Amino acid sequence: MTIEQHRDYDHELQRLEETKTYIQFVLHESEHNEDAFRADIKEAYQRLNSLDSSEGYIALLTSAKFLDMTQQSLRQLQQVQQRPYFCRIDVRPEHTETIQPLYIGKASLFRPDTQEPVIVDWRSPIANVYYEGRIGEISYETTTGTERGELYRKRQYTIDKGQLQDFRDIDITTRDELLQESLGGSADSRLKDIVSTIQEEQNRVIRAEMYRPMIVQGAAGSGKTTIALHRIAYLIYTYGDKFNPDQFMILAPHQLFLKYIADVLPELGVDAVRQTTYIDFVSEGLGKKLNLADPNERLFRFLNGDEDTEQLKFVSLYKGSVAYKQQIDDYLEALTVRMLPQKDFKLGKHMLYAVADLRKFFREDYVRLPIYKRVEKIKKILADRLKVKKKQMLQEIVDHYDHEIDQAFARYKVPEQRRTQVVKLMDAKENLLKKVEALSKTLVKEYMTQFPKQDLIAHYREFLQGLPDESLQYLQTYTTALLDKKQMELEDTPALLYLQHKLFGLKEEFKIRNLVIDEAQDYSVFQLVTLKEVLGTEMFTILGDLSQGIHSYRGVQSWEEVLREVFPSGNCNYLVLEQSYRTTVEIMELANRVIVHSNTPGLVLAKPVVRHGEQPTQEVFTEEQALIAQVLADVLELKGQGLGSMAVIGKTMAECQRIKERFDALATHLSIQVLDEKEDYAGNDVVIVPSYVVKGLEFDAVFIVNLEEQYTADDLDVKLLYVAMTRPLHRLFVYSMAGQTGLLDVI
Ligand SMILES: Nc1ncnc2c1ncn2[C@@H]1O[C@H](COP(=O)(O)OP(=O)(O)OP(=O)(O)O)[C@@H](O)[C@H]1O
Repeated sequence: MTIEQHRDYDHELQRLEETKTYIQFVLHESEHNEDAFRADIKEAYQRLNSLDSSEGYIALLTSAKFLDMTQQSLRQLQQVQQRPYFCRIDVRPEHTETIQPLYIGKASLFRPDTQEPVIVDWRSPIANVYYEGRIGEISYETTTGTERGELYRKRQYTIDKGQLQDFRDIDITTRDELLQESLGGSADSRLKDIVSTIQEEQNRVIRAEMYRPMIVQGAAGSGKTTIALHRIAYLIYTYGDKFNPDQFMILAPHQLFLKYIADVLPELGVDAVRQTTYIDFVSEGLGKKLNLADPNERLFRFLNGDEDTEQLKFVSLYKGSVAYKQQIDDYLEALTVRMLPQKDFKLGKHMLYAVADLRKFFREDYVRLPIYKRVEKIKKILADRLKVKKKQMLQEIVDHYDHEIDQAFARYKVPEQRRTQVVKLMDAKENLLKKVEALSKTLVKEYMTQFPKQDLIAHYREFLQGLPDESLQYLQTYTTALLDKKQMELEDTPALLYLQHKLFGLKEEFKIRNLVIDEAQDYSVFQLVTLKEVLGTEMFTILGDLSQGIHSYRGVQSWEEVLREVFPSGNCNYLVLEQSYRTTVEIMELANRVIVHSNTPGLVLAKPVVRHGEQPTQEVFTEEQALIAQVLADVLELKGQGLGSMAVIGKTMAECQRIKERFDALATHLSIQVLDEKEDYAGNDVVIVPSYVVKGLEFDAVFIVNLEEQYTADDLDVKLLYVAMTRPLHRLFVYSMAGQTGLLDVI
């Protein structure tokens, strides 16, 4: 049966046309005069009365949010003109007789005259039914409690450029064609939104309670990045009255990744969310550009198996540990004791503040402030007290001497005697007043000399110097040597940010309330604890995959550790996503054969959605030029088949440069770019990327090329290879020079 023969075809076609007309009408009206539009909208809507009116209560169910016809929602409406909605649910709320069809899309649109929703936002409470509800009885949460009802139909639409292409009714037994269609498509150089095909387990993450922290262990391609962005859009929509978008922040691994995800939130109608990298965040907090030793250099040393590998791994791991934090806490405690006021604050013999009171300020009243802010506070308290006391004392001196002078006038009858006496008294008064003035000028300053000030790095050095443990000798000399070169490494940043927070307060006052961390497997426990401390919030969504933990020497060792150390209150949600959407069954199976060789704790293998493709190609060459020529031939053939983005993944940057040279030698017309993590992906025909930069990204086809290097059975290599193998959507080629097959031989 063609779609035109469906008995609802005419109705659906008409509904789409009406919706489009209606959107155009609203946009047209708003263009003329935005202010007037808001006032006139009601009347204007009444003129266009072609849609069925229906009960107002539905409007309440779909959320009161759509009443807010803001500029932003108009912009969103503009964006959805070509595809106003992607599904429809037919629901009958409990205790009513009417079955109401609700059309769900990426915007909100309603008719103020009837309160009838024309498009229901995908984030509204009732839209949850589309993602979770089975045909039959349903319930869903609204701000006012649980609503119940019955779901009669879920219908999906394929609408392209405003034209109705297809629609189909779905339930649990129907294969999700829309998902298959979406996954079969081509990878852009950026991430796309997935509102129409969000899966049940993903929906649970997106809509999970905001106030509880959440950790998501998600397999490669399970949609972590996509979900992270959709969750932000959902939270901003749902809690828009409590939080502003600029109180949300997403931390991504590097600039290349940020550019890759940049468009998703604006396309979901969300602006102003802070999207940044961890390093940039730290650098703002410390108020300076960080001179970081290249974190990848560390990785190369491990890959090369340099002789100090074990010591360096220990340093990295230790600097991210709770033990290191504890040592910093001990240092801060000792510093606090050293900084405690040592003496009374006196003006001459007069007590202005007893040392015990000042210590109480330091230890109790202002204990929440950073140490140096406490010092500043004490300075202010002293200055204030001095000001009041000085005034009082000066007055007392004046009163005292004036009284004495009056008496002298009365007592001495001989003018000469009287004059001498009065002059003496006046001089004494003057001198005393001057003395008090002079004393008080420097009094606070002198008192404050007992609080020596050092900058952040000096404190960190002092801390390192004081490390008691013999076993930390290497860490101490290694780090001090870096500091001598005015450098630090990524692993030092939690300590430095934590110290900055506890000693001085951050340079920028972040108003972030809600934090989303992607690729969180690369964060250490100390990093996460520090983020929690400095932002003063637990509203964290932490997404990562331990199987892709290529920085596991410094990152999370297990999620249990994070649960225990970062969220000890025990209220953190923990969810696992096993289903993987990116790649084909054939590619995922090969990748899974690799990752089982890793030491990942509690490894959960990714389960690909049922989408078949060609078997990955594995080939060994004896000539480098022949290998590259084969890649080139494949690229051209794949392009001919309509595949878009393609990546050649080399193990290291040096390998990538070598691959590029081989390509150049072939004088191809293709545009080829070597990408590092600072680069912008300029949509070249082929990009060459090192394996440690490629995590998070995806391409239609991937060539893993081993010219001079190979992936061994070492844990780090296994993970790098796994990350590389899980990047393609459709095709995977593994081309190695003879002798460089390594781990590939055993899978
Ligand atoms: N429900 C869905 N509908 C359609 N596409 C989806 C869905 N979920 C995920 N995808 C697609 O799967 C791919 C992988 O998603 P994403 O990059 O967010 O996964 P990830 O878990 O962050 O992956 P990785 O850890 O491997 O980098 C993307 O192309 C995304 O659009």
